Amino acid sequence: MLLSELDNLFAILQKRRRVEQIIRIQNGKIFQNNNLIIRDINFEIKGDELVYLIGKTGSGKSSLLKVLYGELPLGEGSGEVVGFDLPSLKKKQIPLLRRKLGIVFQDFQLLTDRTVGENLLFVMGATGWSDKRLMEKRATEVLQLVGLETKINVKPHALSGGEQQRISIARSLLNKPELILADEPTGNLDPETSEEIMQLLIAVAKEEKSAVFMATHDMTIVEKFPGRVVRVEDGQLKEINTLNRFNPFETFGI
Ligand SMILES: Nc1ncnc2c1ncn2[C@@H]1O[C@H](COP(=O)(O)OP(=O)(O)OP(=O)(O)O)[C@@H](O)[C@H]1O
Repeated sequence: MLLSELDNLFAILQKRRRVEQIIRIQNGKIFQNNNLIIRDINFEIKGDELVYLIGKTGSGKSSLLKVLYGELPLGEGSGEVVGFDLPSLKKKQIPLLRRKLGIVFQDFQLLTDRTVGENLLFVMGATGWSDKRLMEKRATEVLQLVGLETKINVKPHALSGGEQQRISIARSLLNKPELILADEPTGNLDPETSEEIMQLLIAVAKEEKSAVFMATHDMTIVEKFPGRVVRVEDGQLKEINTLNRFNPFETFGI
């Protein structure tokens, strides 16, 4: 092979590698109210990974997720999320960033005065959708993905916690996100429902080709649905190598 061909091949491989990296942070620091919460953040997530973020309460897991969805600035260092440069992220770019992300919270954060369908249409309206017919089609599709299409006209209070979380997963999928950020998504659920929600999250992420970065305290879930694990410990982000790193999508055959 000629040297120029090798150069070309190398350039193609480099480009592919960049495309695959959905999160990349180098020498990052995160502050809350001028207090340094996490330092030395050096990590990457690729487009097909399930990565858990663990750490003691108050260690900074939510703060890191907030940086990734543009709620909190990256204090120092360089970083990119789904193609957006974090240090130079402008306020007006945040809705564009969020259009490429799905976000799932512990407390579901559904609008209580609207039906499930209205909740979904509201988010679509706020993220740039305008064609009513396409909006309704996508709302139905995501409800089918989570198996709750019959609940479209129901208000959240008439749903169980597990069902509400399924709706919030459906909501996170509306814009076909490259990355789902989940902050303790099973934190308000009993163990059995937590497992169902994890099965669902992994299955829909595979179906929609989304990576998942999920903060959790629940080590039972981490062991049962193995993925990569990073831990916030002593103000630093550390990769844990002792847990299994095989692909949960393959392991569970879903
Ligand atoms: N809005 C805020 N203003 C000031 N300090 C904050 C703010 N939010 C969080 N903090 C502080 O930042 C630190 C990290 O909080 P964070 O919520 O990121 O931790 P966490 O690991 O997600 O905790 P938990 O597991 O309890 O949810 C804590 O000391 C917290 O008190």
